[in-house]
Amino acid sequence: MGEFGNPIIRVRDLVVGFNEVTVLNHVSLDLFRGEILGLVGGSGSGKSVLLRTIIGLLQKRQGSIEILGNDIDGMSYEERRGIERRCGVLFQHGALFSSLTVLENVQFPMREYLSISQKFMDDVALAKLDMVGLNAGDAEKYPSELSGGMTKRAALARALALDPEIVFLDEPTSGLDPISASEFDALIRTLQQTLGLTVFMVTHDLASLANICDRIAALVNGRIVATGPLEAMKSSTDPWVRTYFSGRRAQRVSAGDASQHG
Ligand SMILES: Nc1ncnc2c1ncn2[C@@H]1O[C@H](COP(=O)(O)OP(=O)(O)OP(=O)(O)O)[C@@H](O)[C@H]1O
Repeated sequence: MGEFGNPIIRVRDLVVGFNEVTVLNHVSLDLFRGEILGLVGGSGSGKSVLLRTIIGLLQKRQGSIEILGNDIDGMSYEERRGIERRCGVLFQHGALFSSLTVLENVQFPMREYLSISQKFMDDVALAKLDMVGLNAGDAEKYPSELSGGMTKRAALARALALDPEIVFLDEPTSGLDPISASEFDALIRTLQQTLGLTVFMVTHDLASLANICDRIAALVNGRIVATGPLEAMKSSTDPWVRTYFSGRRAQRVSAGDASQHG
């Protein structure tokens, strides 16, 4: 799917670091419209740093990032806000505001970016919650009253609040049991297809990579060492990638053993 035309996100020669440490060392990567791209890599390899730099939360040292045809360096404040509105983010661990109800969490981006009535916001937020499988009763709950799966769903509803074109998901199935994780994967796939979303997903989850990702990118030692469909990963020349995708855990996932989820 989607490897045609201009990329919706274009990262070139990106260098990001903290003090003396270089985390991303000349990373180049494309995200094409309509695809689900899974970003994998060892713990601490810089996957979240890449995601956070693309969405503008971290500063880069070198390189360029284009989102929806706009170079982030040349953008005015208004242009940046315009781009932010077209992107939804699900942070690792859900990251809901604990003092707000689920409904208020989903309305948070609406309050920041839209001027619409409370009644309209209530209706839209409830519709978003319905899309992710949560009901009006769940909407009144606080994050501490939710299960792990419900937290992820609420966070996904918040990411969808502004009808984004691109959704960034940072380890969406981490911490979920295998059944909840596959249900969440199915939800992501359904929403991606029905809403025409483009999805950039950081994940360790081999089942998600196998079941819903159109393309995979592997980040090893600060560089993208492989990109392509799952099958191509298995025969990668990079030893980390080959081991990750053709080790015993990977083989059990491709044989359909759901217990290997996560
Ligand atoms: N704000 C920060 N300040 C300093 N170092 C940071 C900061 N954010 C991340 N790092 C460092 O950057 C490296 C990459 O972190 P990152 O969270 O991107 O890893 P990851 O690939 O997402 O790992 P995991 O799979 O375990 O979540 C780590 O060494 C981390 O300590």
